[in-house]
Amino acid sequence: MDVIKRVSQSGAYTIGVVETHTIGEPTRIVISGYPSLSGTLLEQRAQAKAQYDHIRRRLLLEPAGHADMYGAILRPVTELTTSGDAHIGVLFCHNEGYSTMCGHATIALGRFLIDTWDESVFPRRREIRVDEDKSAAEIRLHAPCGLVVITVPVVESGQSSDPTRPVSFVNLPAFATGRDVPVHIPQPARWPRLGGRETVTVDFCYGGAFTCLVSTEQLGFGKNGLKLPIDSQAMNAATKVLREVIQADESCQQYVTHPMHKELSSLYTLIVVDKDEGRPLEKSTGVETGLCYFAAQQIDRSPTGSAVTARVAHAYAIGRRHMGQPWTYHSLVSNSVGGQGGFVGTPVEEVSDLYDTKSMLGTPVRVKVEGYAYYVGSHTFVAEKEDPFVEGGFLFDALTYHGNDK
Ligand SMILES: O=C(O)[C@H]1NCC[C@@H]1O
Repeated sequence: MDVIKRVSQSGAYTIGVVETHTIGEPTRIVISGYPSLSGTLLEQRAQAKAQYDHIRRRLLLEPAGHADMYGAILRPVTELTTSGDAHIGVLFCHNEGYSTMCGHATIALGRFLIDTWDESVFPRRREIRVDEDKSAAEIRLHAPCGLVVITVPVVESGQSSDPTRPVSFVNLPAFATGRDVPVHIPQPARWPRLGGRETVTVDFCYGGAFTCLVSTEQLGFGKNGLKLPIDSQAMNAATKVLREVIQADESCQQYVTHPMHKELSSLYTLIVVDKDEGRPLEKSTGVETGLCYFAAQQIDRSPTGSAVTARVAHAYAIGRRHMGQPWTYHSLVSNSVGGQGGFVGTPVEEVSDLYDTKSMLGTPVRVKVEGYAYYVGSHTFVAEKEDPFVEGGFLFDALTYHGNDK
């Protein structure tokens, strides 16, 4: 530690982080050293992108991180913290840029924001009240997509979080925008598993960020659902082409356009799913598995909280889910390496008066998502000016695989 202290005293920039994982998906929570940002949360996000992106690249990419690392930059002052609606704000970041919502990081932040008493990290920590009945505390988090309410189980009268019970959050109103939408694949030869097919049928939904759901069968991986082993190179190539086609195809934009906010209008995640539509609706609960690709083909180890929100809203909109009916979502990754319990997603309230619902199937709903997160450690990162990667790292995957299939 003495060495790192000396290096930082000699002018290297220094960033402090706490490391967590949520069912296997990491969150590098930035707690010190990030430059100050100003304006609304979305303006701060734009500033982080324009002026300080080297810090994201330095923290998340190699050699300090890796292609599947994820980050959360705490923002104590935002328009919602100033008005008192939120306790704290956050910017989420990944291997390509900055997202609008992240469920796995929200669950991890729930624990961390209860456990930290450092006012330079969380100035409003002392305002967090404990509901003695539920032995839980509520934190209002300002995410780029809006206000997310986190419920954190606590012990010692709220002094610290309880890792034996799940953290939950209730997301912004979520909705479905498309069911069985045919997407035209202009060069099917780039995607051998299609076997010459020119159309792939997908669903679209929103849970703080837009997600596209595609079945293994539509992707060309057979009718047996999502099971290991998979041909990961072929699945990576297929999902990459599909995401690029959707992003470029004018006719798909209506499915990823938010009714109120331009900044929230783009496709974020693509989830390879086992469809549940054949299952009986009256079942009290059920389980699904998915595999999430996002950003520069990053793979979420967790079941993806924003997409679980969106998937519940989609199931509700098409009449496959009742209000209050819990459903468990696993990630193919964490489920196969002993991840604990998946995320449980439950529609908890219809919201009909908030949005112009023309572009939606059915009624928007608020969804509760529950899951577990754990601490992994903490780091002090330094970047020396002599380091060739001082301005940010690299993605080895991008140099090898992603570069070659164009
Ligand atoms: O849980 C989530 O919502 C996210 N995990 C990584 C990608 C998404 O932001």
